[in-house]
Amino acid sequence: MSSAYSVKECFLTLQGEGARSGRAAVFLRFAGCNLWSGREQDRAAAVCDFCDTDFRGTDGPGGGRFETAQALAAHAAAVWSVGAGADAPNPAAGAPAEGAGGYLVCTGGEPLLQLDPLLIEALHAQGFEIAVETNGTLAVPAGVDWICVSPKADAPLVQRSGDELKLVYPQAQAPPERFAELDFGHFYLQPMDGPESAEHTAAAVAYCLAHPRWRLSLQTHKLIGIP
Ligand SMILES: C[S@@+](CC[C@H](N)C(=O)[O-])C[C@H]1O[C@@H](n2cnc3c(N)ncnc32)[C@H](O)[C@@H]1O
Ligand SMILES: Nc1nc2[nH]cc(C(=O)O)c2c(=O)[nH]1
Ligand code: SF4
Ligand SMILES: [Mg+2]
Repeated sequence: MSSAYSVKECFLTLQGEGARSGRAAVFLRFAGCNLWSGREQDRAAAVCDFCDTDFRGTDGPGGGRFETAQALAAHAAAVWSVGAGADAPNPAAGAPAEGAGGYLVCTGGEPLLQLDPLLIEALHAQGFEIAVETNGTLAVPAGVDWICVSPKADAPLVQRSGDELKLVYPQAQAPPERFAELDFGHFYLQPMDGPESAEHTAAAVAYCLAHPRWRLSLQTHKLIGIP
């Protein structure tokens, strides 16, 4: 069976957000999203209008079009082994004993438009523990090891369970109370970046103080100037 994957970029960095922030990871950023075209002229009318990411095309560092799951998984393993791979495998970190033993975060764009069982199998065969960052409009396929859902106010929430729920805050039509009883291990508010990021951060701090179930997720990679 043939499949093809469009990847904007693929790079090694530290997870900057949420429960696993600070952890070395290969970021596999798929091209394309179902809630915004990625074109600035379409932003105002998009279902998701605050996106901080360029996910159009395949021209970023480590990006490209990959004809098979095996080719893409091998590419990601090479990205891991150039940097963090020096110490791998690392079973103590929860990675499988065989293969590269790396940690890989599928993001985008919306990664669930492309992440399929063939690719999950190929990434596991390379020894990766697989995380996903998703807007929650599509069900996460079986085999993903860490699920982070970031709901968007005007989009249906299909994936209602996972490891962490990371709500960009504030969104007028998506108060945290809408999500607090869903089946997640961690609940984070992430201040919406943009011209009013200072006000959004203050509001998120105030909400977390008043509702201790929620914790603050800062985009730490932006604070220290890494990708
Ligand atoms: C670019 S998205 C890609 C993955 C997926 N489409 C999603 O929305 O979860 C990665 C993460 O960045 C968050 N994000 C996007 N724009 C943001 C902004 N302006 N401020 C804070 N977080 C933002 C998303 O909510 C998501 O948690
Ligand atoms: N360092 C870093 N951490 C991240 N966590 C989630 C990100 C994303 O864009 O999905 C992201 C990102 O773009 N960079
Ligand atoms: S759903 Fe995710 S990738 Fe798509 S526009 Fe929103 S934040 Fe960006
Ligand atoms: Mg990002």
